Amino acid sequence: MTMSTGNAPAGDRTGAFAGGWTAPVAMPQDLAQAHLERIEQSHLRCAALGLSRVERPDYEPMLRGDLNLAQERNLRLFSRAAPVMELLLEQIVNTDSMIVLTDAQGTILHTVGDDSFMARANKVALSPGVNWAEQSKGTNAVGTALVEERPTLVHAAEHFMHINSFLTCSAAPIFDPRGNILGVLDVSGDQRTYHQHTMGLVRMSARMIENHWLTDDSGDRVRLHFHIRPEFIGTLLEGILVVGADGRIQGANRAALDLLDMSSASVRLHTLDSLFNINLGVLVDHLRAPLAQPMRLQLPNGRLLHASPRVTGALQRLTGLAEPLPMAVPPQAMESSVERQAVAAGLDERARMEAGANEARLSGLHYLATGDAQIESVVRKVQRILNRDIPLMILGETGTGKELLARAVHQDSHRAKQPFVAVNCASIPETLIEAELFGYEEGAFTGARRKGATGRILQANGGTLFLDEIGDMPLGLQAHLLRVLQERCVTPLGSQKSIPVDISVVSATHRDLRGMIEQGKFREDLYYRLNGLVVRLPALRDRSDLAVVARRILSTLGVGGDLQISPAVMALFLRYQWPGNVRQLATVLRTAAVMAAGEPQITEQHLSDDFLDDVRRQTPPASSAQEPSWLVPAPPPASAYAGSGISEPVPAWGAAAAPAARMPQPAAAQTAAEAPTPAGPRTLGEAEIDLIRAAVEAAQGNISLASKQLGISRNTIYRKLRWAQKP
Ligand SMILES: Nc1ncnc2c1ncn2[C@@H]1O[C@H](COP(=O)(O)OP(=O)(O)OP(=O)(O)O)[C@@H](O)[C@H]1O
Repeated sequence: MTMSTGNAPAGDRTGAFAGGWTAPVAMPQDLAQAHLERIEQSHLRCAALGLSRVERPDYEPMLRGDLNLAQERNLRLFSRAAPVMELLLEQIVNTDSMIVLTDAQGTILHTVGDDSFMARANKVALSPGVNWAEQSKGTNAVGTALVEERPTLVHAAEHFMHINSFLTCSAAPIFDPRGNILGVLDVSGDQRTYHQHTMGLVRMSARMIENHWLTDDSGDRVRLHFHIRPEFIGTLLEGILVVGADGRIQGANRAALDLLDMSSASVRLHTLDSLFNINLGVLVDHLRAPLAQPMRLQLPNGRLLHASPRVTGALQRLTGLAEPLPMAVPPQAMESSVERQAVAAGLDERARMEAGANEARLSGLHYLATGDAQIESVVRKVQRILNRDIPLMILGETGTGKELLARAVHQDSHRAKQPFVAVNCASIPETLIEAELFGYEEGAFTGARRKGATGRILQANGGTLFLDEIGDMPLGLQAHLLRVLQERCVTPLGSQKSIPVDISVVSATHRDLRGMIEQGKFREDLYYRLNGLVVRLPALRDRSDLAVVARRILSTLGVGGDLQISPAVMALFLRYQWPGNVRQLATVLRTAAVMAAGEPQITEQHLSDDFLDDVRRQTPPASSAQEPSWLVPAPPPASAYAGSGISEPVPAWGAAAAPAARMPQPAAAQTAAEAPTPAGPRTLGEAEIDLIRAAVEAAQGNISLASKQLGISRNTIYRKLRWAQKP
């Protein structure tokens, strides 16, 4: 049997098609023809299968246990789809319709929608556990979309089985990055409520699910988010390419295939190099640039694209580049800029919390005590106030580990099983910080999320609230915070009810709060509320345990326990001033570890040029004429590396090779105490330098021995000698 469509009027909006059905009246004419042809093809398939248009099909759902199994197998799909379905539901609420998610075989996994319509749909078994593949239910949006592998509308009498003709259904298949179908998303409703926008919503939602699928994969990958127009990056229209650690393209979303004009299979034959003439290093370098703008890439056909790279998995850990979480809601779908900012701020916070959870593994005060006397003193002080309800204030330059210390305090306290909530007062827009901290009631202000939100203070109930960058809290809010801390109660914005809270408060800042108080920028009363115990974390350049800290960091990077730091690099680290403190050290080590992959030790060639430039700027290389040879630091002896995991000195030690051989031989019995005193008046600092030089000479350039004799750290010796050289 054949059913001719040839002489049917293209897009006849009113009349019957040759097959006896009509296209929805609102469908644009040019689409109607192709649509009706596909419906006809489907009917032909169903007829060929011997399906009946009038008999009741098999409505038997699968057994509960089998459905559970199917849902479990598709858990990843479901967890990516569920929030999107909720969002979609908001758009179609009160339209006599429902949303259906099926697996790749067309078995319904999950439905949400209007109760009354779901009850009607139930009568034709549009419900979980029932299969809606074409061979089972005839022409229908889910089943036909699976066959056609494209978004499909099946409206009213277009359904093969008459019993389904009260439905209008718009379905879109959901693809994985390799182009395999994961399942189908469908909106089904009463055919009288057909709206041409429904299909657009379903397609957009399916793309959102695909993008979630693509972007939440935490393997060792780089993702390129791109578009021909930079302002489209971050929207649903962006292309996303997944690139493996070897530079091969592993997958792409549909927008990427459209933008590149390639099939899923052909894009996977490419590498970053063959597609854009770049390698992974270029992307990672780009990511490191502060406030990096999208980069410009050129396809072999000359087409220009703008791209933002992101890293995931071990690559993220190794490069230290944080992964911005995917937006759960496309920006254009949000109600207001306030809401957009709120969601963005919330996601930032989520990212921080996730990073924090990762760090919790390595925290606890014991983890911080790595041999530096100043740090150990901080740890001892903090241990004394554990569980004493005394607010802790941590001072220190950026990257010195203030948040790590706050987490360690939380972890060692009896609140450890309760939440640790970090709020960065500098990163939340001023307009949102009040709502973020205190929460708000339903409808508290225009643009507020409809259901209201729990503030960060209440989220920390029972646990610890870490107020980072407290010096950046707007003055107006300081009074509100003070009230909460005094009364131990929170009143969400727009609410009359105050809710008791039990929190331990740790605050941190790199600012001079006393100076801010004098300038009227920080409330004195709040300062005294927060500063039960004040501790200051030393800058890394003033710590004596750099080697141990470096080793610890290396051990957390997951690069295997064997990677060592060469003595030359270590000496360079010890001389450097580390303006970004431990955070900077961690970043430098992460990059170096990536570059040194497969090699036994990190050498200078594994350090980024940017860092080496910085080192050179700080410590210009001294010419041998200006600098006595013993000023070139000798590699510390093997014993100095004990426990630090740093490799022993190797003979080729850069510019400082064979320092002992170039050492002037000191008088046999000369000791530091007997060091010659230059003529003329000297400052205390000069005398100290002389003493250090003499001790180093006496130890024949062995800095470790000199440090023991003088009772100061090797770092201090390097630093002081270097300073002494400065004009
Ligand atoms: N002792 C340490 N051992 C290992 N890693 C550390 C140590 N101290 C800090 N870090 C790492 O350095 C980075 C910065 O630490 P943290 O965020 O705690 O610093 P901070 O002082 O709070 O910075 P900021 O003031 O910029 O917020 C983190 O990745 C942290 O894990």
